[in-house]
Amino acid sequence: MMEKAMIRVRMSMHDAHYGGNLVDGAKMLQLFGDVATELLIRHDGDEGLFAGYEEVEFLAPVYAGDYIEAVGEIIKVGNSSRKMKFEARKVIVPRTDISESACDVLEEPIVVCRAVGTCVVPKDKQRK
Ligand SMILES: C/C=C/C(=O)SCCNC(=O)CCNC(=O)[C@H](O)C(C)(C)COP(=O)(O)OP(=O)(O)OC[C@H]1O[C@@H](n2cnc3c(N)ncnc32)[C@H](O)[C@@H]1OP(=O)(O)O
Repeated sequence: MMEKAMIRVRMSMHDAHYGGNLVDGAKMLQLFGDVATELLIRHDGDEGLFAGYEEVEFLAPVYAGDYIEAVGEIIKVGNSSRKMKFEARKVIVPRTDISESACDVLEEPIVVCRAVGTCVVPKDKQRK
C-alpha cells in the first residue's frame, strides 16, 4: 500500500508577504517538503532529498489566518526515487467582516495548490 501523510498549519502574519496579507506561494512548497519528509521516513526510514517538482499549480489565494491542510502520497517507487503528489486545502478562514476574531470552518475545503514532485533516498540510506 502506498503511504500517505498530512499536516495542518495556520498561516500567521509572519507568512503574509504581499498586499492584503497574501501568503507567498513558496509557503505551500515548504509544507509539501514537510509532508514529503514524513512520507520518506515512513517508507524508507530516512528524510531523503527533494530532487524536483514536475508540476506546481496555485489555484486559490492563501491569507494570514487561514488553516491549511497539506496532504501527500507516494505514487511511484523507483530505485532511489519516490514520485509524490500533493494537495493543499484551506479548511478554516478568518471572518474579519464579522469581527476581528471571527472564523469559519469551511463546509467544503478550498484546494489552493497541487503539485507533483520526486524525492530521492540514496540506496545506502534506505533502511527498509
Ligand atoms: C523531503 C524534502 C527535502 C528537501 O527539501 S531537501 C532540500 C532540497 N533538495 C536538495 O538539496 C537536493 C539537492 N540535490 C541532490 O542532492 C541530488 O541531485 C539528488 C540526491 C536529489 C539526486 O542525486 P543522484 O542520486 O546522484 O541523482 P541520480 O542518480 O541522477 O538519480 C537518482 C534517482 O532520482 C531520479 N531523479 C533525479 N533527479 C530527478 C528530477 N529532477 N526529477 C525526477 N527524478 C529525478 C533519477 O531518475 C533516479 O531515479 P531511480 O533511482 O529511481 O532510477
